[in-house]
Amino acid sequence: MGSSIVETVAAVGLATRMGERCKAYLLLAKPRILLLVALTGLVAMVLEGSLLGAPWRFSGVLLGILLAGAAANALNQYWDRDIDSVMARTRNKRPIPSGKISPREALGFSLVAALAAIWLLQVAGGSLAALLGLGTLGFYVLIYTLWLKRRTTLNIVVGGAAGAAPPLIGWAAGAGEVGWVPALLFLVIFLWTPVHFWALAICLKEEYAQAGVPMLPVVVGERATCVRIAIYVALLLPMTVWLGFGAGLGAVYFFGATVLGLILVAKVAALWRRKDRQAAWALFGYSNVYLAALFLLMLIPRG
Ligand code: HEM
Ligand SMILES: CC(C)=CCC/C(C)=C/CC/C(C)=C/COP(=O)(O)OP(=O)(O)O
Repeated sequence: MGSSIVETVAAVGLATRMGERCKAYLLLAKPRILLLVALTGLVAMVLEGSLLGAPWRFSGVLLGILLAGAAANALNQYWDRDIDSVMARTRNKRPIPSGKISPREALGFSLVAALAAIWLLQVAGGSLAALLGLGTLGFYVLIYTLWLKRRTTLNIVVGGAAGAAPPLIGWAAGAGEVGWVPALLFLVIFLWTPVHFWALAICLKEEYAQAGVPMLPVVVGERATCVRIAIYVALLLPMTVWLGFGAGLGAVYFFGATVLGLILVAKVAALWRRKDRQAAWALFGYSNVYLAALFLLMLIPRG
């Protein structure tokens, strides 16, 4: 009797520890970011259409994009573990600075995820999709994380290209080439990224300054950052209209994109007027809703 209680307690303890390890590896991948990243790749595959009749290939490409993003985020956290341990936002939440995962384990996870991703993209999506996935991974880690992030205020503008790449990968997996429609999907995300991140960077200005990261608000201040955000919104909204025509989307998309865009303008105007953290945080939060809703609208069949 006694030994079975001890065994049960030990088994529960082991299961708990394993659960905590799995959660730590999940956090290494930044899952909520990956969900939106994967949605953009999924929409590109649906718009392209070839893989709709091949569910296994469709799922393989989607999993490949998720794993590539997970590898990218894990490598980003591996290289950024020094600044992540300085910033309050990441010090206790991120698995490496909080000690839940060792840098060596994070590196191992990244390499396994990257190899699995490229293999899946090759088998399910073909060579161009695999090459684009590998290139995006390399660009995000080498160009953004290792080079630009700690050197220039243009870090996220250029680095944003990585986050905008999944639609290129999804489209290439079906079509075997990249055309105007995925290029427009790429540009919409590319122009959205500075709005998304600079709003957050206004909230985290002191933390980035303390970590020595030259994010735009740290170098030019909130007002000038707000002007740049407005410029990118002014470029983004016409791009969403151009995409609608380029992809042959229906009236529901145009109506929805207009409403979403007007709310975005209102959030930027509120930030310009109030110039406080609350308005910046509201704009950052809405930026994710905006992109998710915009891409979901693209899935609505043309009436
Ligand atoms: C260079 C480009 C980007 C930068 C610098 C950036 C930066 C960030 C940062 C710092 C956060 C807060 C994350 C945290 O505190 O753990 C965040 C959150 C988020 N990002 Fe981005 N991001 C970029 C591109 C993207 C892209 C391309 C997407 C999706 C298509 C995306 C989707 C999200 C989502 C959904 C969240 C909220 C996650 C949560 O609530 O935990 N981001 N981003
Ligand atoms: C297919 C493929 C490889 C896709 C990659 C897409 C991807 C992982 C985009 C994420 C962009 C992002 C959240 C950057 C934040 O890095 P950060 O270091 O500025 O954020 P942090 O300060 O929160 O660490």
